[in-house]
Amino acid sequence: MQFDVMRFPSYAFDPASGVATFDYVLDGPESLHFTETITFPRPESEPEVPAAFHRVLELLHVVAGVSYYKVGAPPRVLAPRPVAPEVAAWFTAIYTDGLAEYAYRNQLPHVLDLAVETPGVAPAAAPVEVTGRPLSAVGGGKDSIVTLEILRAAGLDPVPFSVNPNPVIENVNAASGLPALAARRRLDPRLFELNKAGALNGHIPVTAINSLIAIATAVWHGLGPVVMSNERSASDPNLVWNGHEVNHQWSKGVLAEGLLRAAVTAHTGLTEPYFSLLRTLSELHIARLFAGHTAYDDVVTSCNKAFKLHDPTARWCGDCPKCRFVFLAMAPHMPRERLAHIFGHDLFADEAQVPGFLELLGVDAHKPFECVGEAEECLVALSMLTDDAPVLVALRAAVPASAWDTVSHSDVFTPGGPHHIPATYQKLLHDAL
Ligand SMILES: CC(=O)N[C@H]1[C@@H](OP(=O)(O)OP(=O)(O)OC[C@H]2O[C@@H](n3ccc(=O)[nH]c3=O)[C@H](O)[C@@H]2O)O[C@H](CO)[C@@H](O)[C@@H]1O[C@H](C)C(=O)N[C@@H](C)C(=O)N[C@@H](CCC(=O)O)C(=O)O
Ligand SMILES: Nc1ncnc2c1ncn2[C@@H]1O[C@H](COP(=O)(O)OP(=O)(O)OP(=O)(O)O)[C@@H](O)[C@H]1O
Repeated sequence: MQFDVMRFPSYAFDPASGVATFDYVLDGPESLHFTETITFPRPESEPEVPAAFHRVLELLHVVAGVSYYKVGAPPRVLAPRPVAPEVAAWFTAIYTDGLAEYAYRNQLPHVLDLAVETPGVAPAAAPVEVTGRPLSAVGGGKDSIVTLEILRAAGLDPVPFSVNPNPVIENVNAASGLPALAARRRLDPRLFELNKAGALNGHIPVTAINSLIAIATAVWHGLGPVVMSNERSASDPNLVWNGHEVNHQWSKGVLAEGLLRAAVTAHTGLTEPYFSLLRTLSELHIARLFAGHTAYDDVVTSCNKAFKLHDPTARWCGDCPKCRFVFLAMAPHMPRERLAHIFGHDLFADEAQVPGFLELLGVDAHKPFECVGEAEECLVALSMLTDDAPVLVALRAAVPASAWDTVSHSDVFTPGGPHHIPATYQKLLHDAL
């Protein structure tokens, strides 16, 4: 299928039902129309819909378009309305850096050189102060649990929030005992038909979409800021291709966070609407903090396979990069029996896991296209484990002597690096460490 351009004809919102619809067209010799539907939770008191809510939907309209853009990868994307320069720059980053893994896997270098076009420049919006209880995005894994518990311990009464919560997320929310909000997102079913028929497909920057849905929900409910749980290593690329960094987790990275914040503030006026509380921490550090909360052991799940199966009992598959990484990251901070209970398997007892662990340790190939931490974190975790489980023995033998040098200079337990955490929240984080 060949397309010249992507357009964004219209969007609509019905406050009575909370339903927003977003229309997309891929145009050229052929033409395809799509509609995405997002249902927002309605506030009990039914206040008037704030102007900033509509402004967030205007941003969401363009950003959620990546799911449909990837069907044809046209050379032009025409955004629907004039926007401030910060917004235009962010749209371009979403369609290029956010789709870099898709471009690399499908060998579409032109995607990385795209510039989203806008029909003019708009002035920045007047400031709107963000006050209220934090809305804390929950993905069912260890990271968002750590954030929720830091906010709760500080007496901020956080509101858990998820997009399309599956049984894992619902069980984590139940374990927290906090009443949660949820939004529903429905991709156009036509997309799946096209995928079955062999259309171009690939990874999209899903965190940017979930983040905007969270910000819109917070605005409508008089809540805010939106607090994410994206860690330091999310900013590291998997590889460099044609001079461009390819990062599976791009929209979780600190650069993407800064671009999103600048765009949202310019377009809506919302000040400090969004940040990641865990940005300065390594995954290994977050795993140590998680170990202090046993109430989630029967529900916490970071394995992405559990998010595909729609099976309420699905948790850790026990055989993917994410399972291996989280197992290794948690291992130094808790007894092996507790770890095996959380995962339902002892991965260190199964020698078939050795090649997968070596990949994580940077001994083989590039970082997997998955949400996993740095090779250095894995080496530090391995150096902290002293027992003779079969996998650990094999890994120690395979890691080159030079790699241990990295461990001795490692700062994985020292918070650091760029972040956007407001001063009041920095203090909470500091107190929690
Ligand atoms: C659960 C998962 O890992 N999904 C990835 C997988 O898709 P799959 O076909 O196995 O299952 P579904 O997620 O149900 O998707 C069905 C189709 O729909 C398309 N699609 C999905 C969501 C969306 O917003 N737009 C879409 O067009 C999708 O392409 C499928 O055809 O493989 C896909 C292709 O590589 C991935 O794109 C799917 O990833 C999901 C979007 C997803 O939610 N993944 C997160 C677990 C994830 O990878 N998170 C990253 C953050 C990445 C970021 O920059 O935000 C992380 O936590 O590091
Ligand atoms: N369905 C969702 N709805 C809303 N926010 C989500 C959803 N899934 C993930 N997130 C948020 O997106 C960010 C990245 O998700 P990620 O899966 O890395 O985190 P996690 O589930 O908390 O931890 P882990 O890394 O252990 O899986 C986190 O801030 C998480 O809270």
